[in-house]
Amino acid sequence: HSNREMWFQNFLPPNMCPINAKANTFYGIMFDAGSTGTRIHIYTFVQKNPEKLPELEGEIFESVKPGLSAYADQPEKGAETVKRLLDMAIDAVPPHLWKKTPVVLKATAGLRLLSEEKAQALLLEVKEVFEESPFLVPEDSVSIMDGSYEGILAWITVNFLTGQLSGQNQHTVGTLDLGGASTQITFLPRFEETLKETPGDFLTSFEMFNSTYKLYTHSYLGFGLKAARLATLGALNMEAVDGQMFRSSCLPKQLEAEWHFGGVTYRYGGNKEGETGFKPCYLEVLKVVKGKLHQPDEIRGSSFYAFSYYYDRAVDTNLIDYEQGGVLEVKDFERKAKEVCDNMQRYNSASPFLCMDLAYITALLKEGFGFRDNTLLQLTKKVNNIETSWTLGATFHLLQSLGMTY
Ligand SMILES: Nc1ccn([C@@H]2O[C@H](COP(=O)(O)OP(=O)(O)O)[C@@H](O)[C@H]2O)c(=O)n1
Ligand SMILES: [Ca+2]
Repeated sequence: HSNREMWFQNFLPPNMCPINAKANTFYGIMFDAGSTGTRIHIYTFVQKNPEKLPELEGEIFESVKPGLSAYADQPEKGAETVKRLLDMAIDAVPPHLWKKTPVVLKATAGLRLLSEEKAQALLLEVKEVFEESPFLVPEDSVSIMDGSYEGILAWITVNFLTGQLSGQNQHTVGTLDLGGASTQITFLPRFEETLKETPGDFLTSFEMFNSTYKLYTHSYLGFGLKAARLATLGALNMEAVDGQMFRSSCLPKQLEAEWHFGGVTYRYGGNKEGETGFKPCYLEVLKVVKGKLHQPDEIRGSSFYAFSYYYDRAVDTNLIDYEQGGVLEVKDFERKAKEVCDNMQRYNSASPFLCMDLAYITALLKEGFGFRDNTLLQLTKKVNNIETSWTLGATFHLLQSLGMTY
């Protein structure tokens, strides 16, 4: 902000000058190109006091399905979905601020799983949409985000929104994000032991709000909920799946259906003759996670914030309220998994994958990360009406790098 504005503010208290208050508003646009959908986050900030950090005032959020990776062979059509979301920003941001409002898109696991060629073609088309818009297009405005940033930025968002990154006495909380194609775990280690026992590539130093945080973070590609379904069915990373039938004891016995993911069509069904139910299903999903993830001792007893598919499946099975969220223990997911898997006909109207999803979440938490049965999970979708997504952390980082603030 220029000296002129500061001079102006020093003379006129902002609450007596609404025009001035408006002049201190600015925006940031962040796209989340996830494996199952594309979302726009338009954040509004207000610089109330030139001496202090600007305040986050609100967020406009919209999403579309499917995600960009579903347009692997039609990159222009994929970019069209981004354009439609960007048109919302044209309405939301006052015209005189368009040129000063940065727009960025970061893609996650869906694009990481595509071939380099197809992913780049999609990103190029999106970049063109941005260039044709009236907004500020920074360098590297369209990219595939590194998995470690995905975890760190979500951690920043949650701890910022819960007030843990300001003032003394910071009690940060760890975060668990379960996407469609990848899953992230992030926390601030408290014990020297954890730092010693952790592989180097799980630790990242990150600077934000004038503090440096040495975080434990990892993104497991292929361990998102939908990728895990394919892994359980034995269909993940298969070169050709043409017409092949994939069966699982986690699915209703008589089921036979098709499923589209990442531009591929899969045929799947239940164990017509064989077993179904929690026991055989849990053994199936266990194979997907067992021995594949790093288990830091420190997390066993500490509570975590959990969102995305942890939240959605907890809502689907009435473990929490959609609006309120809630606190669960790891064993609540296991109890629900047993209930659903052993009564699949009763849950027929819900997704046929409900049993598999709950069994996988249980196995991921217990056998994957090594959480205890009574580890507490704070299920949260929004804090103060702002989405708990990595996009807010990414926007802070963006504004900081543009010298706009933070
Ligand atoms: N702003 C958002 C974005 C995604 N999600 C959830 O994230 C999950 C899908 O993950 P995703 O499409 O981002 O997949 P990844 O690319 O992260 O693997 C679903 O449970 C969505 O409801 C959310 O809760 N809020
Ligand atoms: Ca995601």
